Amino acid sequence: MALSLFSFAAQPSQLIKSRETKTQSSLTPLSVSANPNSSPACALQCQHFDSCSGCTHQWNLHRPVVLDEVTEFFRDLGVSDFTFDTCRLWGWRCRAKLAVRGSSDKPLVGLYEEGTHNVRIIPTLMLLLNSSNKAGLAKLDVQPYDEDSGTGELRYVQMAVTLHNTSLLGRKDTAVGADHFGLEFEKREFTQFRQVKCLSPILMEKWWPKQLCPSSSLCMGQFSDLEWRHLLGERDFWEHVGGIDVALAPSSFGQANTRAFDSLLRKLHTYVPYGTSVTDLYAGAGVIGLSLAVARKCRSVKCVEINKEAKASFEKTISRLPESVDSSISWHQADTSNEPLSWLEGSDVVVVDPPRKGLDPPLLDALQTIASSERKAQLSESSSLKEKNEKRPWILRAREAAVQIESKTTWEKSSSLPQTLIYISCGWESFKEVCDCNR
Ligand SMILES: C[S@@+](CC[C@H](N)C(=O)[O-])C[C@H]1O[C@@H](n2cnc3c(N)ncnc32)[C@H](O)[C@@H]1O
Repeated sequence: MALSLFSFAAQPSQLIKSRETKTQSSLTPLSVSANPNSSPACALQCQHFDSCSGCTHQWNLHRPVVLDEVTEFFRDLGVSDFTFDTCRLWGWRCRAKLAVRGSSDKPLVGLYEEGTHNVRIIPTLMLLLNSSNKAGLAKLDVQPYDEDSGTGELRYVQMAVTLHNTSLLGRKDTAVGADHFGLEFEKREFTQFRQVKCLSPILMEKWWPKQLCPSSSLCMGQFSDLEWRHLLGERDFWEHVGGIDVALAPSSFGQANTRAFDSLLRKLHTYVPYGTSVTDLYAGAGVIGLSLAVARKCRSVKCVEINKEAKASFEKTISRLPESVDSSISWHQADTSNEPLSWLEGSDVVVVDPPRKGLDPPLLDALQTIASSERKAQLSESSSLKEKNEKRPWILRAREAAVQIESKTTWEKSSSLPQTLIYISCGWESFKEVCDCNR
């Protein structure tokens, strides 16, 4: 994840901050070579590195090779205070989606080999998911999916673990013992995560006795009808990031590096003025927008996400927001590339968190248009006309599927356009392209 912040009044050369928090780069593959000078503290030291396709580099995790390019890029843009933060170098993954192949008595669970659909098994996971284990897949009596014949049911399992036990039952106990449990948890996690890059909740429960570990865990399976169903662990699965409890369903997007995401959210808060209106595009279950609603007492927060499955998690999350929140909050199932200006109108700040491929071209166009100040008056005029007589079917559909919570205070409707863009990027190449086309 990289966080960048633009002011619409500014050219990209005045981009003020950028930050890289991802240690496992999603960018050009990093060359992996044995480096005898690399400090062991910055090396992965994973016994599965050679056979597993999950990690791309194992040395100098504190300084990925792409960092030099990134530093130079921002220097050329005139960014003088670029910072780089790795958070935890390994042992950060809290969520993993693994392919399931093979047969029910001999399932293969693991990651695809690069560029193929051959499953590269992760031995430690196999031990726990195979038929000899009581919690194994065989006990669940499901047939792994076979791509060639199109038979079988179970395509993927998704395993997730929370770093906070936020289930309402027993929550008080966790809070009372938080320091003690927290320390114990960190220590144990450090040792165990080094040995397996991808973790399983079953591993968690087996290795970390419940009384020492305040986390809860979940395993869901994706079946041939593409529905996610609960297999093992806690059904009601929560995390605590950016100052709020968030519900996490496997069918909607969830950040894999919980600590880095929390750190990013806390940084992001500082760029959003109190009481502003925020549009959160590519919002998933709305975690960014909702954490801003609480931390920055936003007047309004509008979340836009294409995946309808994220709605349930959004609704659960708002059920746990503090009662003091006085913000008009909404979640819309919509494609941001359809008339993106309609989502931007009335906001002071827009947050975008697109997939790796970057911003959809119509949204990029809209953001560029907003940046050209002479068009602003024209745009607000046309928007107020449309608002009176809205007929566009995708907007009407998105309104129907929306979740809307009104604020207790009645605010005057604003037709302002955003002054600030916060771009969270997991795709360095696409982010660079956006900056380049604005130079
Ligand atoms: C990197 S995730 C970010 C999710 C969320 N901001 C979070 O941190 O949990 C990108 C999200 O964009 C959504 N998405 C992809 N294309 C979209 C589009 N054209 N319109 C709206 N949402 C889209 C995906 O479904 C996914 O939930």
